[in-house]
Amino acid sequence: MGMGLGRFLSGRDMDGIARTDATFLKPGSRVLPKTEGKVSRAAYRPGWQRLGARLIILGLIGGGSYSYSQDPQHTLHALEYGGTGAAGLTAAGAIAYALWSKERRELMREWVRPLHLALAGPLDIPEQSDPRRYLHIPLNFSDDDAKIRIDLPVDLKFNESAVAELIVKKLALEGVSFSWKYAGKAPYVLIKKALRPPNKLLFKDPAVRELVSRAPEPAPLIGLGSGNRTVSVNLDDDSPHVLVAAGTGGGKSVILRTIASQLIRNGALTYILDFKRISHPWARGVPGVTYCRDIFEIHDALIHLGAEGRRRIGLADQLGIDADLSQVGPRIAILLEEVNATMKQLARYWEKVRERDDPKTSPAIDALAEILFMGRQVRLHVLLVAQSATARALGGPEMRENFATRILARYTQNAWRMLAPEVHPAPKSTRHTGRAQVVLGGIAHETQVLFMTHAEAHAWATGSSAAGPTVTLTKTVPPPVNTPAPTAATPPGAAALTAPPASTGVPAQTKPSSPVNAPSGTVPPPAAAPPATTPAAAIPAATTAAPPGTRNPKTAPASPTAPTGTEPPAPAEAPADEMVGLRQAQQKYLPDITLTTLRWARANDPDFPDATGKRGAELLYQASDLRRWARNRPRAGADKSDASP
Ligand SMILES: Nc1ncnc2c1ncn2[C@@H]1O[C@H](COP(=O)(O)OP(=O)(O)OP(=O)(O)O)[C@@H](O)[C@H]1O
Repeated sequence: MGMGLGRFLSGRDMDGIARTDATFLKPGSRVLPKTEGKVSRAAYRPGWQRLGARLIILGLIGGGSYSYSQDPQHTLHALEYGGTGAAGLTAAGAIAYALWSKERRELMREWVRPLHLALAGPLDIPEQSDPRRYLHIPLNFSDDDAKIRIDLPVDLKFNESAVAELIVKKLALEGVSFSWKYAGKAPYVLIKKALRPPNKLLFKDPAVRELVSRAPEPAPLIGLGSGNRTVSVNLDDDSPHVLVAAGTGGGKSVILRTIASQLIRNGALTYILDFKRISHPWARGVPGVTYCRDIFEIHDALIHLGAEGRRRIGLADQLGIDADLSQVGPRIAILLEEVNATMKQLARYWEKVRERDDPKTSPAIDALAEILFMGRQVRLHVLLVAQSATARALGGPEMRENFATRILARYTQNAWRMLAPEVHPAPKSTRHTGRAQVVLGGIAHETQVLFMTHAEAHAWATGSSAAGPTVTLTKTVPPPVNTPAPTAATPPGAAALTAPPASTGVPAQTKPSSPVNAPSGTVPPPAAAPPATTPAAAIPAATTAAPPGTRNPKTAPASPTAPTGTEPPAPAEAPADEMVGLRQAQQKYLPDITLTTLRWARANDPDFPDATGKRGAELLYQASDLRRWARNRPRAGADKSDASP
């Protein structure tokens, strides 16, 4: 009896067994040797806390019993209502706690417990010990300024380098330093990032621009890793295709424009397959870029590119293995935005247009698979974006294998396991803006991704950024006769046509006089060249497939204005070859756009179609071109924020 009272008052376990090294005043940090079975969390609490809890419970029971003896009816009522209220509150609290502690539970499951299991032996800590008692790992432990503390046994009987190696491996750390503090009765080790990537990497910094300009042609710079090591992907050596997977706002578009603008500057042709329509405003008016927004355009482009790939394979075969890769044709980058949604749309589109004898699978999806399997010799490079690149979205797990380079940001552990299973354990994702893991050859490199604004990417791609970082995306064609020059008052839509933030000292970016998709110097004069949106003219030698924009009744609907969910309603069909003046086009085909806006766009929008003829002093345009432009023109508010961080 006396012993029981002693245990009660000292806050020890009532069976008299000491399970942890907790004392009356100090909490426990580990389970005592030879302890058997599960150890409750209460066993780590200092004795005074346990005593306090016991006294409160006793008080409640005693108070309840006394009250019942005085007025049983009233006490039962109070218990009934109070109990219901308390149960409700407890349930709500439990739900809130479960949500709040979700990340913490993941931290325990994925990192803390595995590390504990690895360290228990080397540090001679019983496995039943609660790892939280000596592994102090913050939720954001992969952030640059995070500190990890691990309490060490006082006897210091462990192998320092073996313990350090286990910590680095189990927490997937890179470039960290260890500070061992052995003095006193509470030794510990502190782990911090020593070699970290730069906090940000902005193209406007002249040193960064210099770095970009020095990047070799096939290896655009992605960013800088720890210790300022350059991280780039060599499309000729490392991997011809790149997969970018990130949660929303994780920097997918920034990564693509950074890589693509460098490739374009070095002469690559680029197809942007963007079902979202507005992901890459920087590419408007960039020579060599074909921007496909409608699903039929994306469908045609993929089929065309598949055929081009086959042609190049044949050519490479004829040229032999020692041939210079560039002989097969210019490098072609294919930016495929939001693969999950695009694949679904392509399949649905094919379902609609295919005829009875056609294969069931979309030939565009087949063509993509084919391109992904083609080697680096054909110089077709898919830069593919996915929020969560499931194997199904990519057309099977084997498709994923074609991306030797994978860039992951704001990923979940599951996404990592799916996309980079060869790197284990997965480094913990950080919310640091612009920070990504670039997985190359089975190694993950933490990288601060190079940030280019839309205007900087545009200027770099067009080869004109030597003069400064910002440009205004306006074209400076003289207004035709009868057309009033654009006034200071900005017509509707004008805001979106100007790349923010426009600043001084930079020449206005002029629209090339040739069709936008053809590399400069290789294009016939506008009068002879149909202003279609294909760079086919720039791809050497004949291709067997119809280029995108050339409608094939078998593979696409007769009208290039097939309605999609995002299109404005079509007032009237424009025959492909009808030539109209602006006023007539506005009245007949584009009633939603004012004549002033059309004239303003003609003077300022680099994507406005070129005139294809003249009637007296009036410039004439192909009606179908104007309608295509109207569908794709930027609208105020459509652009994503582009401010330098
Ligand atoms: N490397 C970077 N450096 C600095 N800031 C960046 C970087 N990458 C992204 N950001 C910031 O994050 C924002 C979102 O980036 P981005 O639009 O590329 O993300 P996203 O993944 O394409 O978004 P969404 O899922 O909406 O398509 C950018 O506007 C920019 O402010």
